[in-house]
Amino acid sequence: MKLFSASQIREIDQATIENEPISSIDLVERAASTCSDWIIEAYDHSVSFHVFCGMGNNGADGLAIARHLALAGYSVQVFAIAHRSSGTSNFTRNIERLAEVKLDVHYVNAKKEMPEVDETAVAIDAILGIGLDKPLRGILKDVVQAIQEGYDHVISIDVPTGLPSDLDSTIKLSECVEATHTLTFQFPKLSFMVAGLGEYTGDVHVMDIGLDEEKIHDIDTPYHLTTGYDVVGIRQDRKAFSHKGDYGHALIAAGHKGMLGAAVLATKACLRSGAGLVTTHIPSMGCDVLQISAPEAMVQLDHSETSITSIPIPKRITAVGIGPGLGREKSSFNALTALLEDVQVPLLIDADALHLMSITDSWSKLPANSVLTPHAGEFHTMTGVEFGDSISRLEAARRWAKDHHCIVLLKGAYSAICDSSGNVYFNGSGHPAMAAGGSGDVLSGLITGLLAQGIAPLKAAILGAWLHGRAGEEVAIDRGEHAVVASDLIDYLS
Ligand SMILES: NC(=O)C1=CN([C@@H]2O[C@H](COP(=O)(O)OP(=O)(O)OC[C@H]3O[C@@H](n4cnc5c(N)ncnc54)[C@H](OP(=O)(O)O)[C@@H]3O)[C@@H](O)[C@H]2O)[C@H](O)CC1
Ligand SMILES: [K+]
Repeated sequence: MKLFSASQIREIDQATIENEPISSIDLVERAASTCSDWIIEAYDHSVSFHVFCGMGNNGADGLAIARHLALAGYSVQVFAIAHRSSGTSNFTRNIERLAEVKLDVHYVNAKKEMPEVDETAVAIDAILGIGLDKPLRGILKDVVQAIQEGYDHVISIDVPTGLPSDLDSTIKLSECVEATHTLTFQFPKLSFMVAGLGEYTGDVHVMDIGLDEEKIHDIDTPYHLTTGYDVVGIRQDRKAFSHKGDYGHALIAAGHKGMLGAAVLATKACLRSGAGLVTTHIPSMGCDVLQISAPEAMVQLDHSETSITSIPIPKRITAVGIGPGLGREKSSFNALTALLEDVQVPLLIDADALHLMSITDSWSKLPANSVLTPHAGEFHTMTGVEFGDSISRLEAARRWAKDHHCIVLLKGAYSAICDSSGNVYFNGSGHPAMAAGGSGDVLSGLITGLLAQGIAPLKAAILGAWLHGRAGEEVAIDRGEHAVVASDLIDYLS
């Protein structure tokens, strides 16, 4: 799914109006209908709706939704916030249409004019949408504060009021509605994808309002959200007459004394990826641990008992993953730099290997199209920058991927996969239950296994992140969100 900026959405809007054609007021009506249908489906008549409307088209949506809900027999009160001298024509027309359902509009000019709130009241936030272009102040700020203080349940239309739509750190967040649900038109907004901003949306529900498909196709954007449709076909179905040699041979280099579990997790995840064969290079002390934990894998023992000091790459290897539990010994760094010289197959670098590369600034040795899988802390070490917010961190990851001609999978919610052309693929699967030690080891083993099967690095990262997140969603349902451990993810990989 493509993701667009507010100005691009306006372009698509305009194309829809011209090409369908449909009048702007009817597009508002169509957008509002998708929301009222959703609300009617989700709430019974014991609820009373307090609809807060700005004076733009977001407000026009709110007025039309209020009308639809009144027609459906709900208790509705409408509050218009006078934040500008006049409303858009769609706003004004929808004010007039309230007469059809005998709804009055209460104009709110001061916080004290906000309504009394009882426990049946649900707020519908149709104050500002993609038109927000500055931090809230004055009456808008007061009203949003009052909504925050007064309502336990808020439905935001298109965008929570106060939240910028774009990845634009110049609009500093001041006051912002914290929605329970956000009913957003056609696409999630870019700001929904990053920590520090995405938290305000609550559950996001994408409302298809039939925008111009051709224009959506024609407008270029570097931002994408991976859905299940996007990963279909990345991994080919297995042929009847095939054998394990057809599915590659991954080498995992991982583990040191006290951190052998990371090697086990990465190995087992790699096996679950569908790779034909997996060999794990570990310190010799780990031999029994690995053979017992992952009998399907072969083991290549290091000369050292406790850490990795040299990593021979057997000829039959088709991809290498290095890093989980590697440790930060000088000897492991020497093994890593020697591997960078030798490796001729796709490479994934994770965890301590990222750290070692960073502290010795060995990035000039990075093979093109390598896949790096840092979390925010590791990315800080890679760049030496303490990022103040997720937007600047993401922009830095995009630059890093371009400058080093590699794939950077910046882990988080949502994980962002940056390619060397500046594109960003936000991963649409996942669950907070996955925030547990070892989850990253599973991801790096999984992606290494996909690389070993000949899947191109970008696609392997996208598919790996998707499968990893889907496993997390499924296991959270079965085990509950507090009891998930990284090993569970492996059992749920599909
Ligand atoms: N394709 C679609 O997604 C459709 C979306 N629709 C809805 O339309 C809104 C966008 O409507 P728009 O009128 O462009 O903008 P808003 O309603 O979000 O904002 C209204 C105006 O408010 C002013 N503004 C912006 N920021 C502030 C602020 N911090 N304080 C005060 N006022 C502010 C600004 O006007 P100014 O001239 O005052 O700058 C905004 O223009 C979209 O979100 C959807 O809800 C349509 O329903 C159909 C298709
Ligand atoms: K809104």
